[in-house]
Amino acid sequence: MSAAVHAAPLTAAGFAPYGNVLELAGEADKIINQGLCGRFHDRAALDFGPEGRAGISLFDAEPRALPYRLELVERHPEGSQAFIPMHRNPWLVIVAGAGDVPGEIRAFLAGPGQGINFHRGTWHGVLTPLHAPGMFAVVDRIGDTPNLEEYWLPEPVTVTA
Ligand SMILES: NC(=O)N[C@@H](O)C(=O)O
Ligand code: NI
Repeated sequence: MSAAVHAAPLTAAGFAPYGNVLELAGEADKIINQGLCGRFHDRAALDFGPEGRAGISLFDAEPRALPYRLELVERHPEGSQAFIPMHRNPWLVIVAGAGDVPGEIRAFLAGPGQGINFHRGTWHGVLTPLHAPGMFAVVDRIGDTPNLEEYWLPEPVTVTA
């Protein structure tokens, strides 16, 4: 019987050890564009290291279903990675504690309009939409190195709603 992890609602406070939550919450930092736009300014700690550069890619990911069988987590030791949904469906964010062997696995259910930015080196599950289209903009490091470490869990973990 594999271990089970319950997905909690995604909040900035809960996700803080792992990264930033990108959402239109609270007051805008600045009203711009003749008063017709609120700017929620500089909301992610982007980090691409001395050798990398920022890139924006578009992901078209297959939706998964809950309960979700997690077999692998990964991390990017040389840069941060942001997932910005181009839809308004809930989706799944999975992280694990720091260390060369990942620590506690936690899961969050991102609500409509919520994106995230993983801090450099945060263990995470790969992009996991729960509905089609699984369309996301991804802001992460472009460079000459793989910038990827994978860890296959000794036992799969079941993520539940
Ligand atoms: N490999 C890749 O581009 N994506 C993964 O890093 C991921 O977290 O989905
Ligand atoms: Ni990743």
